[in-house]
Amino acid sequence: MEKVTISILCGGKSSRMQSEKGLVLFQGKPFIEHIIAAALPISNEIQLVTNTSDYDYLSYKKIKDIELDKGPVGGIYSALVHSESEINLILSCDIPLISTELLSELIAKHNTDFEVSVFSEANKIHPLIGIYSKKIIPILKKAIEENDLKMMRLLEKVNHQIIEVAGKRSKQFRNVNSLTELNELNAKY
Ligand SMILES: Nc1nc2c(ncn2[C@@H]2O[C@H](COP(=O)(O)OP(=O)(O)OP(=O)(O)O)[C@@H](O)[C@H]2O)c(=O)[nH]1
Ligand SMILES: [Mg+2]
Repeated sequence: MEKVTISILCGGKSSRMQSEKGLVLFQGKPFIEHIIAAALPISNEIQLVTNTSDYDYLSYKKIKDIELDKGPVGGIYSALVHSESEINLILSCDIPLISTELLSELIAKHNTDFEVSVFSEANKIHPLIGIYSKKIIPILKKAIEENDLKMMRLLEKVNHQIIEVAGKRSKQFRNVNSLTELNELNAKY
């Protein structure tokens, strides 16, 4: 299989969580470590896109945003510029239920006719569990220059496929933004 670089976006403001989102605990373990555990069987080429030293305790490569405060679009831009792989798995840092199985399925279903492949469930698109080609770097750069930073707008501009997942596996897409949501998650699992 072609080499895949996995980039985990850890660069937001965590304003709803009010503490570094990738480091809050699920089942006693930081979110970021759950995501790394799911990602590692796919590729050990892992880079964390972060602008702080909070993740320095992890031995994986860290890269910074090239343009600060540009949201996930800025994070993906930096991830792709720093990647040596054509195929890139981009993940947010707030999806602790994600599994290797689902990520492998995304990679298996990605087809190089597309520049981006993302999951959806019940017609809700999850752009931060996706495969992104290095080919879209100029589109990201332009979006940043124009401050056109919505992920859904980015998808409109690239040749993408949406892979629908149904049934109980879709719980893996659950993203946790606030302390209330975190407490709900820890109470449930
Ligand atoms: N590298 C990078 N990642 C980002 C940036 N903004 C958001 N992200 C990441 O994108 C993912 C989804 O973003 P949000 O859920 O909005 O996270 P957030 O912005 O930290 O949290 P809120 O302040 O509550 O919106 C998370 O993994 C964030 O870490 C950014 O400017 N740079
Ligand atoms: Mg945000």
